[in-house]
Amino acid sequence: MSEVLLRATGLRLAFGGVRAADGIDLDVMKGEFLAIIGPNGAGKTTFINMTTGYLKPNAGEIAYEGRRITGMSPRAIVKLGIARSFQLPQLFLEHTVEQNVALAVAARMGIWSPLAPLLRPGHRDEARDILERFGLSAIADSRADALNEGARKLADIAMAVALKPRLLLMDEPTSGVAASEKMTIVETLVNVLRDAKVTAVFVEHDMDVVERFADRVAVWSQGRIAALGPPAEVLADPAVQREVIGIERHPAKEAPHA
Ligand SMILES: Nc1ncnc2c1ncn2[C@@H]1O[C@H](COP(=O)(O)OP(=O)(O)OP(=O)(O)O)[C@@H](O)[C@H]1O
Repeated sequence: MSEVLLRATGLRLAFGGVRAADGIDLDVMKGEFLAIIGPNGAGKTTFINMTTGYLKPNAGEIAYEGRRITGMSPRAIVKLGIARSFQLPQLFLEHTVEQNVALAVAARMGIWSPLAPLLRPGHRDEARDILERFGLSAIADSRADALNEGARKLADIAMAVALKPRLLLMDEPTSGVAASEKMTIVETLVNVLRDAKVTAVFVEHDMDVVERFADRVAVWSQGRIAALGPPAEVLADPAVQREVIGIERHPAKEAPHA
């Protein structure tokens, strides 16, 4: 039977006159891969920021494993088992990939420092193991600033996985990744997360990725959830196709004039 891992109830957050969250109710079920889609400015990142402690909602509540986490600090939330990756990877660019992941391992153990010399051999061993799972062993010794976008995204997610989360929120894990490598990268990612029994919520603009990898998809629109369900159902909805998919599949096309 499905179990609720994260429950958001009545989340609201306004920036001046902009309602970035306008009554969000959402249950994330244990073990699922939930995609979030929606046009630019719909409030997708705001939801991730509220869930991970980077923003505090004006109203509403977020519960994780039945415990209220609204208003907790990002670090306290990580400790409870929620990690995130960013739209723009947050790697230490002057460090190697292995050092970056090892720093995340160290952070999990309570050492929060960007100083690689503080790392212990155990941190590095674990980092190497995680990189192997991500298929990144060959670039373990490369500096983060030398990576292409696909490798950078995976390395950023490898850092989040080093925190041993039970819930991982990913903001556009495939943005900027070359179309030719996208599916391979997501496949790797999904395999690692399923093996580690991590529940995932990911913001995604590529409907092929959503169709293939998401168990459910939530459609964000003006701070609200406009539709929620299995991808085959939701993506076939004419309103969703008109308002979201049309925009995202053909971003450069203008609407025809009446
Ligand atoms: N810290 C902030 N201060 C002011 N306005 C903000 C802030 N964060 C978000 N907003 C506004 O809230 C709205 C929702 O933004 P958000 O980044 O959550 O959208 P999004 O769906 O993630 O968009 P995108 O797909 O472009 O990343 C936007 O109008 C944005 O400009």
